Amino acid sequence: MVTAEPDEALLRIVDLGKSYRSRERTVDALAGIDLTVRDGEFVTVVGPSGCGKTTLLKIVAGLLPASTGEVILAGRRVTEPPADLGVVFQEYGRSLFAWKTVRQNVELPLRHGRTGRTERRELVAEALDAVGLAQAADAYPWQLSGGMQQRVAIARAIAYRPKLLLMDEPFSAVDAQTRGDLEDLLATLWRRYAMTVLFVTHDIDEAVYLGQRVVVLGAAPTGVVAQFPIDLPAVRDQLDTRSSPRFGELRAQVYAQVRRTPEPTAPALREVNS
Ligand SMILES: Nc1ncnc2c1ncn2[C@@H]1O[C@H](COP(=O)(O)OP(=O)(O)OP(=O)(O)O)[C@@H](O)[C@H]1O
Repeated sequence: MVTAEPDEALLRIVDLGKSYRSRERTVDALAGIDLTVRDGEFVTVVGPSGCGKTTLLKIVAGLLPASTGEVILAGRRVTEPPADLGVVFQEYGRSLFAWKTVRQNVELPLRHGRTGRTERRELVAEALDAVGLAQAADAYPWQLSGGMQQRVAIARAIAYRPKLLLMDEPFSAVDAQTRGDLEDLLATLWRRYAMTVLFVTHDIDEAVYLGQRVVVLGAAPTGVVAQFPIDLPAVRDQLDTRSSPRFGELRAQVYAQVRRTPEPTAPALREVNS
């Protein structure tokens, strides 16, 4: 079971670097990333396309080895996918099994653990209920809308009751209305389950709306170039929060910082032997 360190830093990313090496070339994706996330914190990460956001999450999830530096989760170095970690990626269509029902999809990760059958059923039912899909438990993913499929993916990730939830642009493929609903659902689940969330997005408004802190990454090879504490009310509302003057100010500050950050260009690529 994951528990936080005494200093309440659940996640520590220390001087993290990643280079993808092939015979022809080396791509430097991350360099010198330092980031600490407190237990229970909701941190959003923005940065230009191709700056290494997905790479960062994959390393934190233990799916990809770092080239340099380390990731410490609850005091333990991450070298493989840790227990008690939930992950939701953008491509929900690909992350769900078409031939399994919604209930079976949500149950799948639990089957690999030591959870007994009755407890598994309860956790699955509660997770589906939490995302408003109790009625769809026996449907197949292809019978559901994109937004509902993404709610299945969220249910699967939270059924574990993970201490840390990693999300990689999870709402970028759904329409604006559904996106707003999913953002609010996530905020509610975060509070209810006291999770820690690390949420990557292209969307500055979404980062400010959801985050307690917005982290801005630079061009590849990426480091953290700025961090913005978000002092909006704890419980937010799509209409009131987004139309508040403070939201506008914070959004403008983050936007200005991202604009100052150049798009990733050739220096991240190195020809081998050059
Ligand atoms: N398997 C791989 N092999 C080689 N290079 C890779 C690999 N995966 C990613 N890269 C490169 O690493 C850099 C960072 O990619 P990554 O997908 O992490 O960025 P990103 O910020 O998530 O991008 P986007 O915002 O467009 O999704 C890019 O230059 C990308 O081309």
